[in-house]
Amino acid sequence: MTKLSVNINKIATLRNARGGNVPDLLQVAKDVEKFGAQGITIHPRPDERHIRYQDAYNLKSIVSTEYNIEGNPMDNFTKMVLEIKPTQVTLVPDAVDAITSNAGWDTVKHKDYLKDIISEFKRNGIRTSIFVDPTLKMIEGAAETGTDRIELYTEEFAKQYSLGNKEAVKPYTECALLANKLNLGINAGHDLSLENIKFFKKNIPNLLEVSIGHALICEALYHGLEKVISEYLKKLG
Ligand SMILES: CC(=O)[C@@H](O)[C@H](O)COP(=O)(O)O
Ligand SMILES: NCC(=O)COP(=O)(O)O
Repeated sequence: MTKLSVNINKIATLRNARGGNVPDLLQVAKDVEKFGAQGITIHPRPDERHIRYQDAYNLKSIVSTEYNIEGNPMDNFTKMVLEIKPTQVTLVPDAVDAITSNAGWDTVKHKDYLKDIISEFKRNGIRTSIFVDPTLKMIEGAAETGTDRIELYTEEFAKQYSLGNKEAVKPYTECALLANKLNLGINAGHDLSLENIKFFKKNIPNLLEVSIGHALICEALYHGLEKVISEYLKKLG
């Protein structure tokens, strides 16, 4: 079974646009779980433009499924994760000013750094995952860091799939086969959507979890729009 972890960054983006508490991030997290999702993902960024560090702490007592916190393990991020002790931390090598995640780790170049930080999280009972591009060398390197899982960075697959290029899943399948051999658990994320998720899952042996945010929230808006507009029209009629 592949678990669905819903990334709620976009809910925080919307809330922050007006400065109040609408939509209520904690209530959304509860509802996402009530509707069947098996996890909540957040990816706080240094400028706190969507998820704030305080949200990460507040969610700790709210999330009753799997709590996944993603980010670059800079000092304040690491301190926060060690205090919260979520189910899983996903390490992403973001630049401070990145608009969104745009690359996986170079697990060869940063092996010693990753080894140290991963062992600290694991000593604290936190499952670890590292964000990687779909290349065999990076999967081999990941296995040497001691991480429990990898998260396959799926932006390129999603882009190519939307252009009709289904072959683009091949490197992901090959990496998944290698990860299975090396006893690495497999997560995946970035730009996965209702359009591409079924095909992706079918081609990834033992896909444990996907984290989906941007597309899922956009799809929820589109699917809800007709209903909400008709309710307004009834009240105005
Ligand atoms: C690692 C990853 O692909 C997602 O966490 C993504 O980076 C979400 O972050 P934003 O919501 O800031 O785009
Ligand atoms: N780890 C990926 C994630 O949390 C969501 O990415 P996206 O669906 O917002 O692109």
